[in-house]
Amino acid sequence: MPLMVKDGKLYVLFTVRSMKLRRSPGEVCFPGGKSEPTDRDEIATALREAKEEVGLYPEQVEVICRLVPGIDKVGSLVTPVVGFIEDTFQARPNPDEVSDVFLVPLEYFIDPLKYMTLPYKRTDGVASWLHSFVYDDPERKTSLRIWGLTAHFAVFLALVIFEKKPTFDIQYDLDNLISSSEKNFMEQYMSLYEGRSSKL
Ligand SMILES: CCCCCC(=O)SCCNC(=O)CCNC(=O)[C@H](O)C(C)(C)COP(=O)(O)OP(=O)(O)OC[C@H]1O[C@@H](n2cnc3c(N)ncnc32)[C@H](O)[C@@H]1OP(=O)(O)O
Repeated sequence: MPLMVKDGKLYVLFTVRSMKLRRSPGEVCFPGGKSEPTDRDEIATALREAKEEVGLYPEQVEVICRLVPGIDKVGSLVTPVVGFIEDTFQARPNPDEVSDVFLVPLEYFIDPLKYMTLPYKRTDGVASWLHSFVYDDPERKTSLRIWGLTAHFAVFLALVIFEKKPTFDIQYDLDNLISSSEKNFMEQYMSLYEGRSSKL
């Protein structure tokens, strides 16, 4: 999750996935991907993928932290890695994987203009819901839909940084943000694991 301070405001960088990709074509996500055996840890995976996808070199990133993992629609564990990048960074999207790169003010994930929730059946079968934001980019005159796992991580990072109550409902206890997000994650992880073992 690349963060940038531009004109005194905090922005987060997203990518639009290429239509050529088998998985989630055209959807908005963060630079990232599957770990390789040669990656030392999730930070190494994130840095390698950011270089491959948008031409961001590890020396251009100041890694800050990892966040609580999420589980995607096929049950894969996804660990967000947060890092600062310079405001001079010029993305060079790899067209095989990324069709566009754009910035959104992080505060948009606390106080959005266009927001809705979508019903969602989790991998473990539990009925749940997802955040869905539409961001109208004033400079480029385009609209982008940021939803699902990507929106989940953007909201969580905005809550950690701004410590403000958002204008929409969240599934966290704001007074115990980290522990409540860990609890949510563990419940989902256990439920998925138990679901799988029960089929044996
Ligand atoms: C809250 C839960 C909501 C769930 C629903 C949604 O979010 S849908 C909402 C909107 N969409 C999103 O938010 C996008 C979410 N997806 C992502 O952010 C990204 O897919 C990702 C960072 C998790 C992974 O990036 P990429 O798919 O570019 O990764 P990469 O090119 O390395 O993928 C190569 C192969 O490895 C798989 N792969 C990727 N990450 C993996 C992981 N953590 N564990 C296991 N497998 C993984 C890919 O599916 C792909 O399989 P194949 O070769 O078999 O294809």
